[in-house]
Amino acid sequence: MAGKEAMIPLLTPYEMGKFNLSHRIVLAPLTRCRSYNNVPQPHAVVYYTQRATNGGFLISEATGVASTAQGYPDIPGIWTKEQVKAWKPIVEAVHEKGAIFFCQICHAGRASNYALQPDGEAPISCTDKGLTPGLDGQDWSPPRRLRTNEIPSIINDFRLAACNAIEAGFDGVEIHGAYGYLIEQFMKDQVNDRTDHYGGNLENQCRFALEVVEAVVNKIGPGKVGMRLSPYSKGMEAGDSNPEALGLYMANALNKFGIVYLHVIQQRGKAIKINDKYETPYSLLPMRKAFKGTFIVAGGYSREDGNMAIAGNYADLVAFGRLFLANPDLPRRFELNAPLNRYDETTFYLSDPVIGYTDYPFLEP
Ligand SMILES: Cc1cc2nc3c(=O)[nH]c(=O)nc-3n(C[C@H](O)[C@H](O)[C@H](O)COP(=O)(O)O)c2cc1C
Repeated sequence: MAGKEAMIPLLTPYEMGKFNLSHRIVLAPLTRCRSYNNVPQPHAVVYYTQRATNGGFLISEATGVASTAQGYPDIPGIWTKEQVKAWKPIVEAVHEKGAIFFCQICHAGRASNYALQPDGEAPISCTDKGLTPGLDGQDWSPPRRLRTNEIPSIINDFRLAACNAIEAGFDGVEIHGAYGYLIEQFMKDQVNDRTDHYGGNLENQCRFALEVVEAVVNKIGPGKVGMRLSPYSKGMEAGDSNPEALGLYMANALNKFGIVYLHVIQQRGKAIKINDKYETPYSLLPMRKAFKGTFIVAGGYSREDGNMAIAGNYADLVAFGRLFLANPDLPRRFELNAPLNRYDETTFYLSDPVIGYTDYPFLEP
């Protein structure tokens, strides 16, 4: 990395809990749909080690916590021994390069269909309202509303998945509470229509998310747990009438568990510096100020606004999705201010083991 005087803010070191990071450029979780039959494949070693740097922080693609968790085909899982065994060499290879690796644990909830569910059953959710058929070009099936007494077993799925992730060698887990998947289905009032103590008001809507966090923290310890949220996202028909209040409530509530980081998706555009202040139509500043641990932002960031976010203390770390996907050597390119490969959306989520994720060129040495 560059000498101190030339160091851009994104390339400065940072201590995230007990992890010494050498820079602030995080690999965002990126689904690849190439873990056939939900088992991580050896070619994942190539993808993750391409993006691993000494002291860098990587978050895995969304990984299913149970056989009911899949929303896309060939998403990796972490609920069977076979999956844990398959993850081990991938995690080991990332560690050999000196990077820190968290597993993003996920349940898709209603963002699924019969074909992806065990025995072709209905996907589960907080509601029985389905996604609009054909939304995002997918074939969604109407969900089945979880009974109150079934909820502890889903929380247990997250707990076991976290335990398995640690057994596979991951440094921690990121609980996926974003983008309209199960946890967010509970949190958002556009989706949650429950009348038990998991719905009806903000506190009740956030109960499931916080019970998952509590269960995972109790199992593997707060220093190994992060959470991803997207209060402003309206994707998967999961909007909320008061995202500011939701985000702030969660940031404050998460402090009670002492989790190591909160990772929040910036909706539509990034923080822009105006008169020495960071402003955005959907500012994350109140959440950033409320949360006591490491704060990660993501969503549309470039080198320039990532640097501004760090320099202005808007965030501690910045996660890059599409840019890191298309530029396996993103930290080096940022260091040199080198041109970037353009990502090719037509190759996202393809089942091929190589095309679209591990075939982007590196800079010449
Ligand atoms: C191909 C692709 C797959 C994604 N998969 C996931 C995922 O598994 N989990 C998740 O939380 N977000 C996922 N995202 C969202 C990214 O992590 C990120 O938040 C989003 O792309 C915005 O950041 P960017 O502008 O830097 O790409 C995905 C995005 C893309 C483009």
